[in-house]
Amino acid sequence: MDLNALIRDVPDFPKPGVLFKDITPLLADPKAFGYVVARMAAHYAKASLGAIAAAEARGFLFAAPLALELNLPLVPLRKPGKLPYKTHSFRYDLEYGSAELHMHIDGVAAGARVLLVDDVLATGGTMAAAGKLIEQAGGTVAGCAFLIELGFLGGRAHLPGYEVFSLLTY
Ligand SMILES: O=P(O)(O)OC[C@H]1O[C@H](OP(=O)(O)OP(=O)(O)O)[C@H](O)[C@@H]1O
Ligand SMILES: Nc1ncnc2[nH]cnc12
Repeated sequence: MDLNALIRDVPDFPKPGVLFKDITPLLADPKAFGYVVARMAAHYAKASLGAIAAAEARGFLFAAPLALELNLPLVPLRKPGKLPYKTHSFRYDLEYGSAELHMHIDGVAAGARVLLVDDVLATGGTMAAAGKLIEQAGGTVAGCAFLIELGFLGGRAHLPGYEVFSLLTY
């Protein structure tokens, strides 16, 4: 399956100097989308996971079908002002700005092994913040799964001690 052909490069989005990896062609191809979810599910099938967590918005696109495939609870990590109940929060930097992620305080059970899922690993700021949220709640990060890793941005270095799985590396 040639996933590369379904990732569109958009230069200078959302800021000059950023080469944006647009996944919408892949999302529009059900065979390719299903293949990505199946590859992630196969990688974590025996990982004894307790939940899957993902940051909005693009992380949800992969985490939701994966949670259904692996029959696991899905935990949304959201930007400020979106979750209605009490939250833990964490501020972080990303390739083109800064942001804050929130998780409901009862989102993850103490001791749960949580898989974090996202479309892109760039600087690693988003995933590192997601990991902190899981750990604040008493869970552990069992792995971090991505469709795309932008290796030249060194995001893995911000995820020390976490298992990192990516289907495509640039
Ligand atoms: O490794 P990082 O430098 O943190 O960058 C990766 C993050 O950036 C993108 O999300 P973005 O915050 O642009 O939000 P979106 O999913 O709502 O488009 C992407 O979906 C990842 O979550
Ligand atoms: N270059 C990039 N392309 C797509 N999503 C991103 N998130 C952070 N950096 C990105």
